[in-house]
Amino acid sequence: MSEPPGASPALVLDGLTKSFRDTRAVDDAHLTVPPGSFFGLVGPNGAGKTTALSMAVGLLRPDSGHARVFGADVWTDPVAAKQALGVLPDGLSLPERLTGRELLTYLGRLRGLDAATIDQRSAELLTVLDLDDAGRTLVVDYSAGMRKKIGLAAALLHAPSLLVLDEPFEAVDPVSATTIRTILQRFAAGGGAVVLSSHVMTVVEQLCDHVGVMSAGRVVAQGTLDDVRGQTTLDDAFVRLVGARTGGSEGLSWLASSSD
Ligand SMILES: Nc1ncnc2c1ncn2[C@@H]1O[C@H](COP(=O)(O)OP(=O)(O)OP(=O)(O)O)[C@@H](O)[C@H]1O
Repeated sequence: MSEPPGASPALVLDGLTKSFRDTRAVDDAHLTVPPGSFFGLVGPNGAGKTTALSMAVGLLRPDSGHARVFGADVWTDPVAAKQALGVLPDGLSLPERLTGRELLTYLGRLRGLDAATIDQRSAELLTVLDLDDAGRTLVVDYSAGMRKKIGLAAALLHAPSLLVLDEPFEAVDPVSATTIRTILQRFAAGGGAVVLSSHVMTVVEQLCDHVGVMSAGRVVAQGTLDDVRGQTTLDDAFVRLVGARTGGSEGLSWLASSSD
């Protein structure tokens, strides 16, 4: 790992706020991810998860508030923060005219890794993620799931201490999802902290030991999985915390097939 976690939390969001024109996407968000934890961030569509995670990793500047990675402020001490960080952002944009292997080599060089380390880690990551053939294919020709997997390989290459993954299982087939889970569990077992966002409560319940729930830009609950879900399932706790919306399906009578 690039930085010993020490006693500082892996990630702290301290009053993060971000507006897009009239939309307050993230509103005074406070969140603490303990070192060594596997943290699931959940919330309904538009709750502000992607915006919060983008600010947490230095991809989007907040209007106010701070984000700290193992005590290093992401905006005022970016080198220290980013050395410890591996990031799989939403809608990852990649250099399209490189092969998967070239991409990892390029990113490894940017991270200051030596050639032998890059070669060895790239080969292992491509094999484990079942991307051996894709390693010789241009990224422009990748499927959505392959892009997710090469993005994860890129996030892991420099052996970070904190992984921040936005929807890592989206568009990924079940076999690859199992592989990704195994990799993340191995990473966490080795002392790394993981923060991932997901809409799939069963995934979060199976993988995560800590959970944060966002609703309308705010963090409305956080803590251990057991604290947040109480005696219920995470699904039930989620609906209770963010408010059940029935959607008024009565209004869709025209969807009922009619034979007249
Ligand atoms: N670049 C942007 N410009 C304008 N509005 C934005 C932008 N990015 C996000 N928003 C708005 O901010 C709010 C939060 O969006 P965000 O993508 O962070 O939510 P989310 O919880 O990640 O949603 P989902 O689960 O659907 O991915 C939404 O109302 C969204 O429309």
